[in-house]
Amino acid sequence: MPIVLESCDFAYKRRRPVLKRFTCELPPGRTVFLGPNGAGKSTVLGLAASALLPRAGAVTYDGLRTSARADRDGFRRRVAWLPQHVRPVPGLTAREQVAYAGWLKGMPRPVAWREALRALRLVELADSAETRVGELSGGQQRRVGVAQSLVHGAEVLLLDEPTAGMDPRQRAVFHEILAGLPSSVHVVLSTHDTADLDGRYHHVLVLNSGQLTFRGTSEAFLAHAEPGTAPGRAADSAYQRLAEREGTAWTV
Ligand SMILES: Nc1ncnc2c1ncn2[C@@H]1O[C@H](COP(=O)(O)OP(=O)(O)OP(=O)(O)O)[C@@H](O)[C@H]1O
Repeated sequence: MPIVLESCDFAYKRRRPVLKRFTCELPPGRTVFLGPNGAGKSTVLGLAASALLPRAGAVTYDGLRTSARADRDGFRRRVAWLPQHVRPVPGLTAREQVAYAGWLKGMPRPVAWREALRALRLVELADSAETRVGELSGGQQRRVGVAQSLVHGAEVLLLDEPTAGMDPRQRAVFHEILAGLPSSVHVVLSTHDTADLDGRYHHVLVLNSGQLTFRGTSEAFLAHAEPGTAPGRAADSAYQRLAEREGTAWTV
């Protein structure tokens, strides 16, 4: 089931609005959320994660509404968010940091401790469970962040530019790990790099200046490439054309 943002208005403090009457579904399955710097991807994911609240409109998941205080804990247990920067908790090992995240979500300590190791196995970091997070590489720290999101059994993972700064090999490893997650875990991954788009992602959303300019399957996305573009360049070409397109006022 999708996370639905319906007619959302959002602005940071007294700044001009980033989103105006923004409507969008984050579909189940695996989704790449593309958009240039400043397009509003982090803002949309923050709203979808209940980390930000809309000034008007609603964000819902399975009947839970982020603006309803009573719904918020339940929402956050089911929808996990990996912000752009994963902060190592000083002195904590990977297992301790992941267990701590589980405990904060209400898991009893022994359960969080056990589930932390399971989550670290899922992201192929069990061997580094006893290493301090601050001593891990940037890519490994992001995997700790994914484990934190997975520890309490979330259904949806919202990953904000998790591959930023990764070299192609690290990026490939990261995508392999996501591909290996149970299919019951839905993933939305934001990026401004089409290198993140491969056959494992079912859906593509493109955002530009706070407006969705495309929403559809990966095949439909690639069909927007300039005719005659070499297959290896098709995603870039489609993205360039779609990112420049005027936003739509779709209601989805
Ligand atoms: N905390 C903040 N305070 C004020 N303005 C902000 C804040 N965060 C983002 N913005 C502004 O909101 C707009 C959308 O930013 P957002 O971070 O959502 O875009 P993005 O697509 O995620 O960009 P990037 O790819 O660079 O992370 C930008 O104009 C940005 O300057």
